[in-house]
Amino acid sequence: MTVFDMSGQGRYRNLWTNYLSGAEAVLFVVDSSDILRLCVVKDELSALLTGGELKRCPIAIFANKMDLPGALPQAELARRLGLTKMLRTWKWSIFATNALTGEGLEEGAKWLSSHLNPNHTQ
Ligand SMILES: Nc1nc2c(ncn2[C@@H]2O[C@H](COP(=O)(O)OP(=O)(O)OP(=O)(O)O)[C@@H](O)[C@H]2O)c(=O)[nH]1
Repeated sequence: MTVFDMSGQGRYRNLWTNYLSGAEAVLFVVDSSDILRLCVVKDELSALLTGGELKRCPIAIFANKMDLPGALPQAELARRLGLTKMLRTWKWSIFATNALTGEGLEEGAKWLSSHLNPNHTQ
């Protein structure tokens, strides 16, 4: 598996499109404690899905920083981002994660790898 870690910083987001056409899966990491920026997250995810470069592939949303006070529970994060509607034609799932302790990461990674298209050849 080849993984590209794309920066979420605004000035680098335009680089995402260079990697989308060959992508077999997306792991989209959200800071679930940063409620003020959720509208930016929603817009960016929507643009990623509707830009035309990404083909249908599994999408795992990591509701990260679950350990921080005020972090939204994953169901609430999904609701605020409108994921059910936005991702209705995609295979997707959401996982509460803590990248510092590793909690939730394996579950999310396993889900993603088990939903990869088995017919893909590089
Ligand atoms: N408390 C907490 N802090 C986290 C967690 N995940 C990452 N961090 C911290 O958040 C900060 C940013 O982490 P990065 O891994 O640099 O974030 P990033 O999104 O990859 O950054 P860019 O690549 O610049 O977009 C660091 O200080 C991490 O230690 C988490 O689950 N909980």
